[in-house]
Amino acid sequence: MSVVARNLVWGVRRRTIVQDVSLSVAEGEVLGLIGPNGSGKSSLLRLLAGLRRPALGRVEIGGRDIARVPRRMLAQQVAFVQQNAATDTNVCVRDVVRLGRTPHRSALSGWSAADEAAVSAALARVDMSGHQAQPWQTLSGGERQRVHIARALAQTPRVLFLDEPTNHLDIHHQIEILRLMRDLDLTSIVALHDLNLAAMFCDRIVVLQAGAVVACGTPEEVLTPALLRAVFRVETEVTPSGRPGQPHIRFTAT
Ligand SMILES: Nc1ncnc2c1ncn2[C@@H]1O[C@H](COP(=O)(O)OP(=O)(O)OP(=O)(O)O)[C@@H](O)[C@H]1O
Repeated sequence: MSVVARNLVWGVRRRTIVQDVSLSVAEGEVLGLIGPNGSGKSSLLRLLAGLRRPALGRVEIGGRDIARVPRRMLAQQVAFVQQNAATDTNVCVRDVVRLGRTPHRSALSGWSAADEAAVSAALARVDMSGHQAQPWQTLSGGERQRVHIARALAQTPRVLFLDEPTNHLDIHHQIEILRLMRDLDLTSIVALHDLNLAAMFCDRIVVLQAGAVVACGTPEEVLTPALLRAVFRVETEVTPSGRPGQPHIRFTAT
């Protein structure tokens, strides 16, 4: 499903946090959101996923204005992996992933074999099947992150929003999770801090600064030394990585 944002504005009290953001993501595309701390990535993701209402503007998913889509229907189509999401209850890993099936169940339908199969498949995709009986509280930070991603996958969404999904993950699992995201047949919008991972796994990148879009394009178009200096205040050398369209960024003098 495509995602289109038209002139989104959102703020708190007198402060505007998301400033007139328009973007569009094609079906099956992976869009990266990058920008300094506090530039509005999480806020924008929440607006796009329908977790917050914009003050102005609108979001269309699959061509429909999400403000007019019933919450339950939206939850069947859209999954959100939050930054540092917590699960407080004393449950096992498999039960956490089962929560992903909630939007697909009605008061009348029981737990089905298809629900159970979606949970098993999601656990396997994040390499956590071996931990399914383990109490959630005893997982490491990286394992928790992978379980939250499994819960989103168990939801079998058409659009996946991920807020810094590689937080807490070792480099092997960072690459595994982003490769999985890229290879899923889904539209994905992902906030990332690691610019080289964004270059490797995103079809296009949007750069946010102070809540506004300052660049949008392929990694090659966007990740230039001039832009990185202006937005992140770092000096870089950007060279071809050997993979077409994926530049490699090396940070130079500090
Ligand atoms: N509910 C809120 N009330 C007040 N300020 C908020 C609220 N939500 C976000 N902000 C502020 O808006 C700005 C953008 O926050 P946001 O979390 O969207 O940025 P971010 O780009 O995701 O940051 P980071 O890279 O640090 O995670 C920050 O200055 C934050 O303090």
